[in-house]
Amino acid sequence: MTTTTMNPVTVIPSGAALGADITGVDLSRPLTDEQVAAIIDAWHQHLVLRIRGQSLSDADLIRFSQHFGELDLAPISSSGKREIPEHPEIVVISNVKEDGRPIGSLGNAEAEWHTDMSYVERPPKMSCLYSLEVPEEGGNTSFLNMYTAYEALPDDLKLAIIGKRCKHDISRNSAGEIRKGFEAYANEPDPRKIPGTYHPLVCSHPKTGRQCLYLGRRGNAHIEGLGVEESEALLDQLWAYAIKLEFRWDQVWRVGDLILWDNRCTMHRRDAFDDSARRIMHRTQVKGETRPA
Ligand SMILES: O=C(O)CCC(=O)C(=O)O
Ligand SMILES: [Fe+2]
Repeated sequence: MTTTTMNPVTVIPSGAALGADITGVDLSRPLTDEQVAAIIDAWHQHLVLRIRGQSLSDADLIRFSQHFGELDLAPISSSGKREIPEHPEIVVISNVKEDGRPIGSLGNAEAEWHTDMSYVERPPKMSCLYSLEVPEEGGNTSFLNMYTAYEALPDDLKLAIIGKRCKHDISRNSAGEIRKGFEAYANEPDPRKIPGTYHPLVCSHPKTGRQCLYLGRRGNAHIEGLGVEESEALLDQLWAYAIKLEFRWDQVWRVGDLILWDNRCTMHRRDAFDDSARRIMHRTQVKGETRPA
């Protein structure tokens, strides 16, 4: 792949199925309209962007994220509160505890493949994750290109899912923890009875027009209109295609990395890491639209 320079923003594709580095920008300062346009174009083309070596306050992170649209407020964490009351847009992802209480969510556990907040009617179109502290090992975040995952499906699988909707479970977060208020579903075996939101399994991207597979999350998913066994079998086949290495790019974090991803056409997961290490990330999310078939 070629490196393109759009003065003064440089886009360096990862060479994998998705992902590119952006260099030549300091996000603690206002960007020019040309820089913003170049970053948004690169984002549509590469789905996940990484901008390294940043030193950002929460206000800087919020200002940069707002170039992509209005921000969603952070979901209420498992503690039942927002972590940074003066910036309700910021989600803290961390294993660190202060006075015995977690300062953020997800702890040090693996986060399973998902897209953010797909359990709501209008999931965010973008998430932006900025690293303040990272462990020496582990805690890497991987991304999947769901356009290429869809395109690679055999025709019979494409036919089996066209026009169908799938439920995205709201009762658990991506680390598998039950969310506050959903404790009653902790042992419910029937995915049809667990609350969530139905979205089309094949969605078209509102900007690029390309079709992608929209799986969102595996836990308690259910394909509308199918029996549980039939739905599980079809989901297993779809997931087996989606998580192939050829559709994937891995981020190994450094302090000061900002990663932004298109939440409509990618999925991500995170490796576990040793809980004696500290990892602190601040995240914003940009309001999205209803997922169109
Ligand atoms: O901790 C990470 O690297 C990713 C966590 C996550 O799923 C997110 O921020 O949306
Ligand atoms: Fe996530």
